[in-house]
Amino acid sequence: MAGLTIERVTKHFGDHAAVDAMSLAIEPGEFVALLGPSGCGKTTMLRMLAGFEAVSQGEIHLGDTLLASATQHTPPEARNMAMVFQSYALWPHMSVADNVGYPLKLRQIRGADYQRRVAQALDLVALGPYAARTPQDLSGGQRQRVALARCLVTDPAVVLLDEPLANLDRHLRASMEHGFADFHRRTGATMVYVTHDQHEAMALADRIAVMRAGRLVQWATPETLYRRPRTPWVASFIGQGSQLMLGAGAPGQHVASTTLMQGLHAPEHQRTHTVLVRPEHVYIHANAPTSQDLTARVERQTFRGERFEVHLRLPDGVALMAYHPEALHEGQQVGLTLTEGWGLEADT
Ligand SMILES: Nc1ncnc2c1ncn2[C@@H]1O[C@H](COP(=O)(O)OP(=O)(O)OP(=O)(O)O)[C@@H](O)[C@H]1O
Repeated sequence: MAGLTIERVTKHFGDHAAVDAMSLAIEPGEFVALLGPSGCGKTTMLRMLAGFEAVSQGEIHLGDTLLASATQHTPPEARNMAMVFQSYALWPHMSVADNVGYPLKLRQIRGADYQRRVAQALDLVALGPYAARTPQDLSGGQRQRVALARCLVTDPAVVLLDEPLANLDRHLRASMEHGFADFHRRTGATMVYVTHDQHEAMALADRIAVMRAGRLVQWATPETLYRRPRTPWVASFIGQGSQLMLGAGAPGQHVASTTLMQGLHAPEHQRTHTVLVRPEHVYIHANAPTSQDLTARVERQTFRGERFEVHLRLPDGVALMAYHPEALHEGQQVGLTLTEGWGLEADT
């Protein structure tokens, strides 16, 4: 196993920097997601790791080995990495076993060693009984597992995955998420996973690199991104919540309930601090609203099974989102307690 180091990597297409001075130190065996909206440079970064794109500036190392710099480019086949694509890229007329074994044939591995490694890779994705079928006779999820087995068979140090679940329906995506987590546990490979789906990234990754317009905006565990997002943009990209302008709250610090409540009542010109309040930190007093310092009107609510998602409006017009176990009435006045907040720094 080896870690990957990305040092101030930039990729220009003409005048446009698709990736701009990106740095990440990925630990050996870590499962990392590159997350961001369409066009933020995730795929370009992954393709530079794979060696399909040259870097314009910066360096990429695998362990102690320099793979890429402005003056050096190790070709993809010499990087000991494997890539899984959204489109699976399987050979339609070859059997599942032949698809999986193809990279071994390219490396002149034959005979008993070949058979053993194909069988092991198929077992790892629970497709042993499907070895003789062709990909056409498999479901989308099974095809993606064949693609995984094929990338494993060569024992790569790093597995790169480019939106591998994008073509699957929601139900299958959830079960494949378990499949990927299991696959990662069993192989211990370093994995870099590109997605624009925050739920997928949060469910799978040890750490997430959040990208925007070619730049890294935050590099942290899923829990840290949710609880301690750096900027308003990250806070709105990850999870739900409301961003309030308050007369209190320092960037990068928790804001206690009393400070929050006082900060909300500060004169408008003093309300210069952006504070994130997640819905689970908004407590609704449905029965005695007038005894509360803070009141709001219920604008609408959505039933989510285990709870209602409630959209509220404060007297000064600010929107706030909360969860509540029971149905409320639209237009109803409720009292609120904000139990905690998180101070954000300005977007860069
Ligand atoms: N070969 C290329 N030539 C010119 N511009 C490119 C090329 N590849 C990507 N780009 C541009 O670089 C930027 C980043 O593209 P990239 O595909 O890396 O984004 P992404 O975050 O993976 O997006 P998506 O989620 O839509 O795949 C985009 O503006 C894109 O148009």
